[in-house]
Amino acid sequence: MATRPARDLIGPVLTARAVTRSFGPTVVLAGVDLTVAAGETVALLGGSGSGKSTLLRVLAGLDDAAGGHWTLPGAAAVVFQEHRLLPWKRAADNVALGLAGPDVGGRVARALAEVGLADRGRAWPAELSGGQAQRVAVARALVREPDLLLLDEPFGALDALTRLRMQGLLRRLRAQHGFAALLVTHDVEEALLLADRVLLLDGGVIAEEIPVRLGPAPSPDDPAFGALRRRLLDRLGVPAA
Ligand SMILES: Nc1ncnc2c1ncn2[C@@H]1O[C@H](COP(=O)(O)OP(=O)(O)OP(=O)(O)O)[C@@H](O)[C@H]1O
Repeated sequence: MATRPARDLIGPVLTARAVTRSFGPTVVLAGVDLTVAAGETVALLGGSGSGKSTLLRVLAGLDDAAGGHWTLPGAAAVVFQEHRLLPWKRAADNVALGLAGPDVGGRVARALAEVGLADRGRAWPAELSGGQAQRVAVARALVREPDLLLLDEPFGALDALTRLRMQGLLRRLRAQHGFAALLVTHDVEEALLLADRVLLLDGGVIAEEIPVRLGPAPSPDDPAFGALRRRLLDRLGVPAA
């Protein structure tokens, strides 16, 4: 069994300080500070073009032109809006990609079972629905036993019903595995359904931090949910209907 250092650490799974990123003269990140505690889900909300994906890419180590400091002491895995499966590899081989150590086959099978695809391991990506392909992408992240999941609009390309199912799946997996998550979204409801805290990215900085205290099973019908939704929509400049 692989050792799991970070989940036993008393401390954050992500710390970022003064993160900056510009594209030519355009400053997208102007000094972002954020912290994600072990087991915590933080939603990163912001308008289109506010720099959410840029920040996630920087934190995931996919952009080496950024400034500032950030540390991820444990294992991290990324799920993007597109599943990014290799079309020439079967589902199970996509999940196994880059894995080493004992019993890779067993670990892959367990991860696929956890996302509800126990019998689809031999399928090619082209044979999977959009929701199934995204489940494989979640299994590929899960099998790495992450302390932190970095999620960039992971359900943004799915239909509304599939999206709800995937949100439920993420909550279940989180409860079972205890990973922390940084969830990039522009969907206010998704942020409130999943997150312990919402960070609002605006003007290249975290302009506001909103704790979400809606209990273990938040419902859009709850007046407290409605009040937070309105506050966030106001903040994003969406007028009341
Ligand atoms: N490779 C790049 N080259 C030039 N500009 C870029 C590049 N990547 C991002 N940008 C710019 O940085 C800004 C932030 O983009 P980013 O994709 O991070 O925003 P976002 O908040 O994720 O938006 P959305 O919600 O629409 O996905 C945008 O103005 C975008 O045009």
